[in-house]
Parts: sequence; C-alpha cells; structure tokens
Amino acid sequence: MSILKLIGFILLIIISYIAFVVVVPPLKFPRNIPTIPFYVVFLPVIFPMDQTELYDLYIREAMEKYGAVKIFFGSRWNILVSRSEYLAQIFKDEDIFAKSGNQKKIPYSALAAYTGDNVISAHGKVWKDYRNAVTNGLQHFDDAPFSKNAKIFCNLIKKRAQNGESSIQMGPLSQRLALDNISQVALGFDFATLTNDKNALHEHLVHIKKQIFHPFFLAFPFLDMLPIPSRRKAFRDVASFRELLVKRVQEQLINNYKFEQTTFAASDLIRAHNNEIIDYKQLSDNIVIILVAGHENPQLLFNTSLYLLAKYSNEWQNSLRQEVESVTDSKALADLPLLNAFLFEAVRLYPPLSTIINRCTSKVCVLGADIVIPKDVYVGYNNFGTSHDPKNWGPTANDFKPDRWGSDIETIRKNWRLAKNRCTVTGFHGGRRACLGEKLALTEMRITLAEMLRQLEWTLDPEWEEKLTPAGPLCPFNLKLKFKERAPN
Ligand code: HEM
Repeated sequence: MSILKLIGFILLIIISYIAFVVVVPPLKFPRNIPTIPFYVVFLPVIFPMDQTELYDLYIREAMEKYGAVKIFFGSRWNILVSRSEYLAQIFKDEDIFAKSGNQKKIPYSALAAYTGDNVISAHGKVWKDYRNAVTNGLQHFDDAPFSKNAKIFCNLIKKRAQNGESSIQMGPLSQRLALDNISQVALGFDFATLTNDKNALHEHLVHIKKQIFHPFFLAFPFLDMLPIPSRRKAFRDVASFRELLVKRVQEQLINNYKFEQTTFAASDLIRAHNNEIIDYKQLSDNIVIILVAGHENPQLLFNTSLYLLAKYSNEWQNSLRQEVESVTDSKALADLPLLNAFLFEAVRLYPPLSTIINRCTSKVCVLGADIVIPKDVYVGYNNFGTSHDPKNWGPTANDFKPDRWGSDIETIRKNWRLAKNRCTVTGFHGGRRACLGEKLALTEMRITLAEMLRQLEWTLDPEWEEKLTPAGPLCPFNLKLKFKERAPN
C-alpha cells in the first residue's frame, strides 16, 4: 500500500469515527427517549433564528411528550430534561446526578480557565466549604449601592438622549450597571464603570469575554488544546484578568481597616483562605464566579424586564409606574404585588440561564420510572422548556401574563415558592443547589426598575428586530430602546 493510500485510509477511519461519535448518540444511551438530530445545535450559527424558535421547531414536541431527550451539545451527547418530576429527582439525588462544571467537563478550555472550580460547579465537601464561605455575604447585604447606581444609570441615559442619541443599545450599558452593583455589594470594591467608561479592568473583561464566548470555540472546545496562537493569547489574557481582579479585591478589603468586620461575600472568602480552608486558586475561582454569575445573570433579567416593559408599555409600564411612584424603600418595594408578579413572570417566560448541562451521573440510575442512564453521562435541564410546558402552565404557557401569579402579595409569594418547590419554574434552579443570589438579584431588579420607572419612559426602537439570543444565555438580542425623560412631579 502506497504511503498516500495509507494516509487516506487513516483519515477515512478518523472521519468515520468522528461522524459516528457526533451523528448518533452512544449505544449505551437510553432508547426510550427521542434523539434531537445532531445538526440542530449548529443551526443558529448558519440561520438567523433565535433559541426559542429553535426550541419550538426541533425540540418542543419531543420534550413535552417524553420529558427528556438526547441532544448533542458541547462536543458530546447529553440527556436534556424538562419534566418537573425528573428535575425534582435530579435536584434531590445530588450524589447520583453530581455537579460537574466546565472544570471537569472541558478542563482544557479557555472557559474553564476563566471560571475554574467554584461554588456553582463543585460537588461534595469542596462545594460545602465554598458555600459556607459565600452564603452569609450573598444573603445579608447592604442594598444602598443599587439605589445610588440606578440614579447614575438614569442620568447616563438622560445625558445620551440630550446628546441626540435617540436609540440606545442596552447591552453594554446594562453590563456596566450590573458590574458596579455586584462589585460594590458582594466584592467590596467599586468596578466604577458607570462613572468611567474607559475603565481598564472593564475593557480587559470585555476583551476576554469576546475570546471565551467565541461561538466556534464554544462549539468545539477541544480546539483549545491545540497550539493556536489566538487561543494561547486568550489563556494569557484570562490569567492576567483573574490576577488583577483578585488583587483589586484583596487590596481593597485588606487596606480597609475594618476588614475583619466586613461581611461581603469576598471578605468571607478571604477569611476562609487565611484560615487555610481554601487555597489561593480556590479563592480566585470563587471571586471570579461571584463577579461572573453576579453580573451576567442580573444583566440578562434586567434587559428582559426592560424589553417586556417596553413591549407591554401601555398596560405594564404604566401600571408598575403608578405602583412604584411613591415607594423608594427597598423593603416596601418587596411587598408590591404588581412589581413582584411582573418579575416572577419575566423569570418564568425567559429564564436567563435557559439551558444548563453540568451534571454527570456517578453510577447507573433510573430517571423517572424507566429511563435507564448509564454512569458518566452528562444530564442537563432545559429551564425554558419547563416553564413553557402547558402541563405546568396550561394553554397560556407561552404568554406574558403576570397576573397568573395572583393579585395580593401573599398569594404571589406563595405561588412563587410553590413553583420553585414543584420545579415548574427552575430559572433559579432548586433544592440544595438553589441560586444563592436570588434575593440579591430580585432586590437589584426592584430598586433599579422602580428608579427607571419614576424617571423615564421607554419604548422598543421600531428598527430593532425583535429577537432573542441565538444560543447560550437567554435575553433580547442586541436590545435597542428609545427613552423619554419624565417631567418631575
Ligand atoms: C437573575 C439573576 C440570576 C439567575 C437567573 C440565577 C440563576 C442561577 C441558576 C440557574 C443556578 C444553578 C446553576 C447550575 O445549576 O449550574 C444558580 C446558582 C448560583 N447562583 Fe445564581 N442566578 C442569578 C443571580 C445570581 C447572583 C446575583 C449571584 C451572586 C453572586 C448568584 C450566585 C449563585 C451561586 C453562588 C449559585 C450556586 C449555588 C450552589 O450551587 O450552591 N446568582 N443561579
């Protein structure tokens, strides 16, 4: 056999192997749930469709009938679940469906280098140590920075409108707000991006996010193992950003003479490090994840809320404005029925983290009555599917209807708790691994939206194409709004 024929033969075997691995799920996967065609996940890269359209066209029918499907994502086959009973089982059987985040799933990737081993993705004793360190600071916090930043944010919008900017792209601006909020409330320092738009740390963050969330490398993370110069640079940039951030947090907190009395989540992490409960890498990983989860998720919900208030401005923007007009105290805002029902409905309709695949089976197990899942299979949840399933939410599951939560605050709160306990809304996850930042994020939303409603009116820019993000976190895609200043009362 000539050398060319030999190379051709080897190439053929490699290509057939890859095709076999990508095109069909492993034979050991359960046969009694449907398979979503492998190409579905690549469609948004080729066609201008958003992830809710993709869900409706290719996933919804199978998902609603079976409650779980096999899906190709992140270079591997996974099982994706949306039925509430199955989710409740997964949340409960923590040791069987063990958390296994990017640091285990794709340890060689730039994404894993960015977020490391942290309180969201860790499992077992390490997770408990992280959770013990951050819980107090994320549950009990001073919300004054939210009010201060909301005012600065409204002024920025007014200034832009006065300078003739008739339509404002919300993504970059809301990112700055969310970064300042979480850094001041949980990390004990001021990112200061609202007051300084040429901020070095912020520019660094924007730059590394572009590299980490590059759609091609997200779809094929194994490429990060190759000596591609741009990817090597991405790793270097991630390392220097992490170092800068942790130094900034440490300096700020340690230079603060009251450090021992501060109760920021970051101070507790530093104390855990000083007491040798966590090492320096674990300290850095968790400071980074507080910054990442703490700004990205609220930013998504905030953009979704602005979008819904613009879309339903006559009904919802006006009635929420009336409700918050004379209420500034954050505790009183937490008791307003319309504002809270609106936020719960926004989380239900567009859960910011629409799909999460970060659990791996630690042994052979049975999901529900008869879905046998082998060991070492990645299992994820489709939060969007759960909250759009008519079995959970009736024929209006797809509609924006905040009044479904009730009309008085006690009923609204009770229904929210029930929805989380029954896993019919999983936007903040559930069980022992429920989001630790829910209270913080909802407080941030209430304070910021109330301030905006008092100072501004807004509508969708008619030239903005109404679409949600094509993949990844869910929110309106490149949202553009038109603002009008309200006359002071
Ligand atoms: C609208 C805003 C938010 C949403 C929708 C949200 C959603 C979620 C979800 C779905 C999970 C589970 C993730 C998984 O299974 O991998 C989670 C976990 C978590 N979230 Fe949030 N989150 C939000 C805001 C925040 C904020 C502001 C923080 C503050 C840093 C935060 C901190 C955490 C932590 C620490 C966990 C891990 C809990 C554990 O596993 O023990 N989240 N969140």
